[in-house]
Amino acid sequence: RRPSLRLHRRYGSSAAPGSPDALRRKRRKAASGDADAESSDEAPEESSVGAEEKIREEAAEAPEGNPEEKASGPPAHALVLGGFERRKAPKVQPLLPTWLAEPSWVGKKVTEHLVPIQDIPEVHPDLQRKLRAQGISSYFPVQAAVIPALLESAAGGFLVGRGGFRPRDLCVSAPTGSGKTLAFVIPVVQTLLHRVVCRIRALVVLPTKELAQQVNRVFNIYTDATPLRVALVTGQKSLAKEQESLVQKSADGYRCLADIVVATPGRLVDHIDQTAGFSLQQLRFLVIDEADRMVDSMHQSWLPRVVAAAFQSQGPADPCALLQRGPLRAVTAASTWAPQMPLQKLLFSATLTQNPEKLQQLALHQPRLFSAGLESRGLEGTGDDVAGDMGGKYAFPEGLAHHYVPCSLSTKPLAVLHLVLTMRFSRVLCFTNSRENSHRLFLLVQAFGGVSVAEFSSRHGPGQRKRTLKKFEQGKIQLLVSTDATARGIDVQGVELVLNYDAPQYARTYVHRVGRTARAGRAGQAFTLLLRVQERRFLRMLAGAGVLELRRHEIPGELLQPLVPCYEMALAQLEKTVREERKEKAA
Ligand SMILES: Nc1ncnc2c1ncn2[C@@H]1O[C@H](COP(=O)(O)OP(=O)(O)OP(=O)(O)O)[C@@H](O)[C@H]1O
Repeated sequence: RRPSLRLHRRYGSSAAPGSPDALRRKRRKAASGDADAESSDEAPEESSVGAEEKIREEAAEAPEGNPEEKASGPPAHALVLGGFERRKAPKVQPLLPTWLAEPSWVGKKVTEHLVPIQDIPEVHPDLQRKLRAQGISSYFPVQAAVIPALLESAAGGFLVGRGGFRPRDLCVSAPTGSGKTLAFVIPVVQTLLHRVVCRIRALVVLPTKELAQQVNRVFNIYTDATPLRVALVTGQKSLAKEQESLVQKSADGYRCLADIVVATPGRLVDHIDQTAGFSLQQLRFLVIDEADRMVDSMHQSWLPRVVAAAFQSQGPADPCALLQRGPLRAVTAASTWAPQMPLQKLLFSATLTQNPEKLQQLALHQPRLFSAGLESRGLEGTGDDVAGDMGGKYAFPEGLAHHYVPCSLSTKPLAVLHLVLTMRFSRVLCFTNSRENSHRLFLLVQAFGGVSVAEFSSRHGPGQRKRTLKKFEQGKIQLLVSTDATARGIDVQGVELVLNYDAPQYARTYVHRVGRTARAGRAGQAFTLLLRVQERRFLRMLAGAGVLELRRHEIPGELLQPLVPCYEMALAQLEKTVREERKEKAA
């Protein structure tokens, strides 16, 4: 109302508002289109608001019999321009499908809400024994929720869904190190335990070779002493060698050699294309681990290839064939009369996307979400992350302490050396944003001496990377400098400190990097080195991600000073090494 009041006042200086004199003058000005008639020191929008109101008043005051007068006023519902002053826009709340908005909540604290193994009697006694042999006496909350749900969906055996219906697909979002791997390994192994013919019935897809090896190891533990066979297809071995572990040529065609296949997407597609006898037609479980990352790699179109291979019909449909698989159709009374072998998708991640558009690419069937940790905070958020991803809110392991260290470019390597040498962490995983940065930091620390250091990046082949990880696990390497290749899923016992030498760009990356420590209820520290210009954005990003306590850890210059002479020598050595490497490369 303020602008119009001001206008009234100005008009009032020569004639009383609403007086016939004033009205006449106003009409004259409007007719001549005299823009200057409005005072130049008024904001245009303010003037227009005042004028608008004035004209409306005039229209109201005009004698009824004069249609021209009436027509000059805008209709009551006309859009009145103005009020452009800065105002905080109301936050747009995500409107999610019910299954995403109302998940089954799972406790996020792995030290609480433990469920003793004997309290879930549905799990096969042999598997219970194996769990105990692995030192596991209770299920973590996510396992206690997901294992019974999965076993129930396969209660009628793996060949047909309950009541002939397709089982619901499952999505699981739980913090890093909360035991998601066993949440799918146990029910998959148990469901397939009594299979008669060997066919590929479970396919687990993971983003990296190292992660696939790790999951393969877990499957091997729980399928040991069962007829089930597990094959790993990641490209670590030659295609021919992998083919030998998948199929065998026999007199009447091909014999399948694996019940469970653990794969990376690229190599999986290679086998779909090139391995004769590689059939996914009996696939019952499709497990997508690190699902948000795998959704991002959908441009490789590996999922449509898998689904096409799973629903490929062999020749004309045989009406007598039991449980044959046809193309996916809407569920209708007619479509359910002939039961189909179901294909159930299981998605797992610590940062599962809540972006319905991304999830739609997975064509989930009546999905059900198990989620940990967001219950009390709601879904709103302001992460700088990919829009829509969990609203920027993530659950972190309870034993994880977050710190940041203000640094300058020149003191960053010194800060690393200080943290590793002075604070004496025995196993440190240090992340950089590129393989060049990883390599240089590795060379620098190596030249400095006093720390057993190694690097992990795509500079090295899979064999070398495997050896490095093994040494790190065995405690032979104190500092592992790595790119984000080890940020996801890698489970190395006893990592005490995660060090972000380069600050991660996304909250999601931060969640996975720092999740390499404080696993399975243990304690861990995360330190991020920050330049002054990065501080504001980083702090905002972490607040949006749900980090409740982020401590500032100053390293006083006096503590770094004793390292400087040796550091300068190491820098000179680094320069020399880099020059030699360049020469070698050029040669
Ligand atoms: N019930 C349990 N009791 C004790 N330890 C467990 C239990 N379940 C899993 N673990 C251990 O916890 C560690 C983390 O498990 P896992 O790798 O499955 O975590 P995750 O949730 O998949 O983590 P990420 O999101 O980082 O991949 C592993 O070393 C595993 O052996």
